[in-house]
Amino acid sequence: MPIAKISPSLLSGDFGILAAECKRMVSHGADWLHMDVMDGHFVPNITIGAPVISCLSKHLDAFLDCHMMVSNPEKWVDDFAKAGASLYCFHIEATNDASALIDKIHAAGMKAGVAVKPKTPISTVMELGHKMDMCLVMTVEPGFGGQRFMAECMPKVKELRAKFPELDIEVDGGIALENIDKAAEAGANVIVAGTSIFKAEDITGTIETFRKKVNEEQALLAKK
Ligand SMILES: O=C(CO)[C@@H](O)[C@H](O)COP(=O)(O)O
Repeated sequence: MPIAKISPSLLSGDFGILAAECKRMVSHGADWLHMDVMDGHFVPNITIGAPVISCLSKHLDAFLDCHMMVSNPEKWVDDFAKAGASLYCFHIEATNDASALIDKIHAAGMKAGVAVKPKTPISTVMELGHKMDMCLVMTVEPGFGGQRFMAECMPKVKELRAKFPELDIEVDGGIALENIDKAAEAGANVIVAGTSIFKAEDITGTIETFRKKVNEEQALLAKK
């Protein structure tokens, strides 16, 4: 049964003190740290690249969950592996050979994730289910934090969970206390949240609520 992993999105943190923000999230109970890598081409925004991951990883002992919102994701695998990335999650829409790319990521020593945008059918990743370490089902159009959670993406999570009971399934975009039930009930176990964690009055409590809901639902799913 896959357990809950809560991965705060650093996109909502203060980039001027990024290492301190990462440590703050770990101190509040974060399991992973979600790093949003945007190239201004695959998505209409630019954030960070391997040099920043490299500097951060020298100051941290944390699992770096790198969401590669980039065109040509093949190009950055070795740089991110050297920089200390733990998981390299590329978009299925950005590659012609996802299977070869997963092999390349594994050979470089990282876990491999495959992300799907809201309008991309889940059928595009089904045949990779036994090969990828994680599937990221986006619940907003990638590019910016602070958008509305798209509940209409939950049938994709359900379909994936039904077929792959042990797979890490991550959801990302607009996740908050008001909608964690929907994501957890659908079968997601890796929860990315930026705004709802960074703006919470009680960050530890918010992370714990996400974790509890996911683990309860995973226990129910395991009994079915
Ligand atoms: O990948 C993305 C946006 O492209 C996300 O990681 C968001 O940054 C999550 O932020 P919130 O929607 O939780 O504010």
